[in-house]
Amino acid sequence: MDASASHFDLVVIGSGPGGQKAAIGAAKLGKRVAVVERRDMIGGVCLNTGTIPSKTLREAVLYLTGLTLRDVYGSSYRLKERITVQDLLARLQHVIGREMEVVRNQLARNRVETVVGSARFAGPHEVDILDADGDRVRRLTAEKVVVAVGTRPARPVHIAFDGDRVVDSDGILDMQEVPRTMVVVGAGVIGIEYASIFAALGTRVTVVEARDKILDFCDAEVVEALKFQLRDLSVTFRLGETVESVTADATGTVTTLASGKRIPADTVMYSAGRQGATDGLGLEAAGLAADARGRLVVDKQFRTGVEHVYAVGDVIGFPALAATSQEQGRLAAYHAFGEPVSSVLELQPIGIYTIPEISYCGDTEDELTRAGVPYEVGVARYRELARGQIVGDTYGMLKLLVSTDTRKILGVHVFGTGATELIHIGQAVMTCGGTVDHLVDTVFNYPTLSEAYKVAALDATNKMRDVARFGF
Ligand SMILES: Cc1cc2nc3c(=O)[nH]c(=O)nc-3n(C[C@H](O)[C@H](O)[C@H](O)COP(=O)(O)OP(=O)(O)OC[C@H]3O[C@@H](n4cnc5c(N)ncnc54)[C@H](O)[C@@H]3O)c2cc1C
Ligand SMILES: NC(=O)c1ccc[n+]([C@@H]2O[C@H](COP(=O)([O-])OP(=O)(O)OC[C@H]3O[C@@H](n4cnc5c(N)ncnc54)[C@H](O)[C@@H]3O)[C@@H](O)[C@H]2O)c1
Repeated sequence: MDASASHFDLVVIGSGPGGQKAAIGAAKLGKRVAVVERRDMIGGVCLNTGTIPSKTLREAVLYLTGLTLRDVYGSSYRLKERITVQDLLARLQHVIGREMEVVRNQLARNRVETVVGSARFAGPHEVDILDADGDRVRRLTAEKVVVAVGTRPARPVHIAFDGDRVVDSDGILDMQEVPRTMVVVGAGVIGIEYASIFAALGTRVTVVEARDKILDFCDAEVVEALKFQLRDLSVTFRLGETVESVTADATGTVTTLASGKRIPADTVMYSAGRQGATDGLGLEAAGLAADARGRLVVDKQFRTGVEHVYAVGDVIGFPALAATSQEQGRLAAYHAFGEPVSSVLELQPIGIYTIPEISYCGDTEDELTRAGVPYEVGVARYRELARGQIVGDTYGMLKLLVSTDTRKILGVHVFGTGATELIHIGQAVMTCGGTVDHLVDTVFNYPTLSEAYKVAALDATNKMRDVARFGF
């Protein structure tokens, strides 16, 4: 092959959200770009085993179980009596297939070359492409490189994963039938989202978590409300507990905890953290090294210790979200090719697709209290909104945290239907430095859930007025 055909301005390793946006960002600047990805993994972890499958599964479960409409039609309401794995997977395959086409098409129409294989550094500017047997099939050279290789589930060595009864969050997507009982080990976002999905399906779920709290970065009141809802769906929480061993045979599993408790279940799913996918990447050939969790350290411009090599997405750690990975990819590409950038990455929303869902932006009450920042709380309950009654969501709520000094919005926390969409209103107001008065004075469509912003803003300002009466 002509050597110039394999020379690129930018080589991106990995086609997840970070890699895609880095590649397209550079292509829009007129650069010659290649994305290296393994066969059948176009779209990354995000599309194949992570965000998209889990969110599609959630949607399929909500639809087929009719769970969210039981407040309206009664507790026995179901769209389908016996939900099979095939019912669920059909929707998954449909969405993944369509999305994969979108990704392929976007890359192709921006003239980004998709190179199939595994990438391995052969030097700071050289990247070898290996086939499935590990044989080198091509060498690419590049002015700049973006590493967007993501992560894979961490697997404790003392647990025998069998891909059937003892699985991680990749393996759960290959389930043969809906388990009647399930142990979820690790109550991070992945664990709690899957616990919700299976609990909604009618699986009796036990969550085992080493820490005393779940989702401790979220608003404590919201987490309490979530736990209440999950317990209502028969979820048992074993917090402050660790797994000693898992025994499995053809009929089921028994999980033994360090405390001596034994939990029988059809399936055990591990979601106890993830590991950067940097082994096998030949980092040393580029002059790079990963930390113990396989992650790379970058500066504010997403540059690694080697100036022309950038890293974005989950491989650089927190916050490890699809949206932030995309933005990091775009920013890295712009920086690499001298395009001016400005971004508001500091104020990113967090969306957790539990059932019900959670979303927030800005500070929590605990953070503000620890920092000694005075604030007032304004709350709107969905059951007080006409739209809340119409959609049958009587537990949802929106909470505003308002600075009593500046009247600016310091945090927004939403729990319930549409939380991950609603949050963007608060995020936009916060990004523009808006005050609670802006929300009080805004007219919202009626009947909507967005109206919760006005109700919560009025609640906060009423309380603030009560204090102001005393001359404070
Ligand atoms: C179960 C689950 C649910 C999630 N839900 C959400 C959610 O609801 N919202 C959200 O924002 N985030 C969610 N995430 C996180 C989100 O998926 C990640 O933040 C996002 O995928 C990270 O993107 P990335 O660019 O780092 O690449 P990834 O999507 O991690 O993809 C990396 C790609 O690099 C490829 N690769 C690795 N090594 C090589 C190599 N040597 N050569 C070639 N290619 C290579 C891999 O094959 C892979 O396709 C979830 C994750 C999981 C696991
Ligand atoms: N909606 C979303 O935005 C979303 C959804 C899913 C995943 N993600 C991202 O994926 C990343 C990975 O999520 P995760 O949930 O796998 O990891 P995590 O590291 O957040 O959570 C792992 C949890 O497992 C616990 N744990 C570890 N070992 C244990 C053991 N032996 N016994 C009991 N508990 C144990 C840990 O204390 C921790 O709480 C997160 O950073 C998250 O940002 C995001």
